[in-house]
Amino acid sequence: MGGSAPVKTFDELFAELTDRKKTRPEGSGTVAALDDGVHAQGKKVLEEAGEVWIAAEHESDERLAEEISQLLYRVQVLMLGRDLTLDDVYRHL
Ligand SMILES: N=c1c2ncn([C@@H]3O[C@H](COP(=O)(O)OP(=O)(O)OP(=O)(O)O)[C@@H](O)[C@H]3O)c2ncn1[C@@H]1O[C@H](COP(=O)(O)O)[C@@H](O)[C@H]1O
Repeated sequence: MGGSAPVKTFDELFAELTDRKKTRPEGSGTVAALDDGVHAQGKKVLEEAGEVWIAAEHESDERLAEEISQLLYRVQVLMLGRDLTLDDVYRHL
């Protein structure tokens, strides 16, 4: 997470991961995570959620923000694993 790196939003990341799923570029960790299936994707969500909890109690704001970004990524992978769209989720907000 560089301070001057361009900011990516939740929706932009989801569009990027959707494209990875469609085009399946070689070397993509997302493609590998999608191929691992929903059980593994769910475990990653739980693992990252735990790391967010620990960071919130014991680590810096920067580390917490990083863990939260990884949780958001893992949630998006799970959404794609189950073919959910952003609208499927947003309609419940
Ligand atoms: N935002 C993320 C992102 N956040 C977390 N991760 C993955 O999740 C890992 C960290 O979570 P873990 O704690 O599970 O890591 P780990 O167990 O040490 O590593 P793994 O064995 O799971 O890789 C990172 O090493 C990445 O592999 C991400 N992987 C990709 N992205 C973004 O997704 C987009 C597509 O990426 P690719 O599919 O790799 O092209 C790009 O914009 C990336 O920046």
